[in-house]
Amino acid sequence: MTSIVSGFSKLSKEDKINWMVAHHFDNDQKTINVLKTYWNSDQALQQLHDEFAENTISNYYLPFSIAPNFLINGNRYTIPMAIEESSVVAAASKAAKFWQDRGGFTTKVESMVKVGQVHFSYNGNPEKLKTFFKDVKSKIISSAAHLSKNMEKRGGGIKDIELRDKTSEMKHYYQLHCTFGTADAMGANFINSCLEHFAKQLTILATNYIGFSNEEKNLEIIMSILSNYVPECIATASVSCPVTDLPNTKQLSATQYAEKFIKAVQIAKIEPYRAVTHNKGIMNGIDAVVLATGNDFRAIEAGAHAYASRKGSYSSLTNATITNDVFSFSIKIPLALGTVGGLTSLHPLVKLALQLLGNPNAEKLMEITAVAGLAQNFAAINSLITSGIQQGHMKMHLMNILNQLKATNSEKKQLIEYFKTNAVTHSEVVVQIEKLRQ
Ligand SMILES: CC(C)(COP(=O)([O-])OP(=O)([O-])OC[C@H]1O[C@@H](n2cnc3c(N)ncnc32)[C@H](O)[C@@H]1OP(=O)([O-])[O-])[C@@H](O)C(=O)NCCC(=O)NCCSC(=O)C[C@@](C)(O)CC(=O)[O-]
Ligand SMILES: NC(=O)C1=CN([C@@H]2O[C@H](COP(=O)(O)OP(=O)(O)OC[C@H]3O[C@@H](n4cnc5c(N)ncnc54)[C@H](O)[C@@H]3O)[C@@H](O)[C@H]2O)C=CC1
Repeated sequence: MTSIVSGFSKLSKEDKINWMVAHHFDNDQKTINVLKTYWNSDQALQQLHDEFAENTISNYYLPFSIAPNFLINGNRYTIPMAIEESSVVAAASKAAKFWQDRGGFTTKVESMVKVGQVHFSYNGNPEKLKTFFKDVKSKIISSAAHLSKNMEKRGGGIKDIELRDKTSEMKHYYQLHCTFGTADAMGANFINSCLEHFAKQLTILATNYIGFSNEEKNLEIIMSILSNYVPECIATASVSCPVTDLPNTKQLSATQYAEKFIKAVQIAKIEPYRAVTHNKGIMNGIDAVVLATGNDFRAIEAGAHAYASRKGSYSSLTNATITNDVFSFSIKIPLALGTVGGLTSLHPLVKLALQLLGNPNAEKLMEITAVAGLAQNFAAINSLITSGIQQGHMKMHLMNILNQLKATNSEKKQLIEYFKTNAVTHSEVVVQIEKLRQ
């Protein structure tokens, strides 16, 4: 077992690598070579990446892809996607191509309200706390003016603070439930600064409140933090077309296709086992755009799945209907995204991704990202209800299998040709490559 290392964070990058190689790789120098292969030859750029996080020893590449042909509210977009999974970008591109001839995507941001909470314990008379809060609420808000004045100039700022009594769920537990506008920032740092300030003010004001007993004055701040559950920071995207414009094949008429599609979405609405996979498919598109644009995908993931459970059971984030022979497919998803702050002005590829999208504001980026999720879900369901998922996915995954088998360029060429008309499975690729190598 590796012994405990103290002061590791203070070591140089080289020494961190040497320590790791000595303790985990039997001093194998090949490990160092692998790490160095991924270093950037531009030292300033490498240092920038090293400084994004802590204890950095190399870079971890993800493919940076683009999906063209998105028509969104009448404008054309090429969407940047950072994702490792094969077939996701192809699926998004295919859906974009399909819908561009049918009016494209329509989007809207319903609201952009963010949330943060000061969680505290108060052991005393609830009515006195309510009266105290009424008395001090405006003082708490105005005391943070130095933090919020610039955000207000951008159209955001502190929207409201509510006192919430949570004592039925936990003894003595109350919250300041606070809402914010954060303009083009995701807002974590603005919100957390405001919350920590509110918490300090709450403590001071309580200590000096003459209506409280000594015990009541002594309320305890437990923590102050933004919430990644943002059910009022919502983007919607939709597509629609006459049922007759949907895919029409020998196996499935356009009407049968529409009805089967709706059943597939309905199953995801009522059956959590299916809903999780259905939404995972949506997140294939969402996460790829969120990563490419330097946003916090953990925050988006956590918020989206909480929203999918808001009615008490985990359910689909998309909806499909047929009304008067018109098929409609839509998504409604919380997306607290930023186009300033975080990595957005630091990471050169993030800057490029935002430039590719025409340097959108946060609202526009929310719309584009929702579209990527809807497109992805459309492509997946289209495959699931027709050919099945494996045909297209394995077609794209073929290159990974060939690389695992260390196929030469000539072998790749021959096998890509062969698998244009034959089903791809891992074992069949092995059989065919062995045939070529005999
Ligand atoms: C994979 C496809 C697109 C093939 O679909 P296809 O019809 O065989 O493709 P095609 O070769 O006829 O090309 C049609 C268009 O697809 C795109 N396309 C096609 N190939 C490429 C490529 N190599 N690179 C870039 N784009 C590509 C591209 O837009 C192309 O147009 P073109 O560029 O030729 O004018 C289709 O089968 C598909 O959409 N499948 C769904 C794939 C999918 O959802 N993958 C996600 C991984 S599986 C998963 O994680 C989630 C899931 C599925 O479980 C979720 C759920 O259950 O709901
Ligand atoms: N629970 C969570 O989700 C947490 C996330 N984070 C991280 O915080 C980062 C995002 O925080 P932010 O506060 O968004 O970033 P940030 O603090 O880097 O930048 C946002 C700041 O940019 C300034 N700004 C300039 N122009 C603006 C405009 N047009 N609109 C809005 N603000 C403008 C404002 O001062 C604003 O506070 C992400 O890296 C995220 O991973 C940090 C803590 C917790």
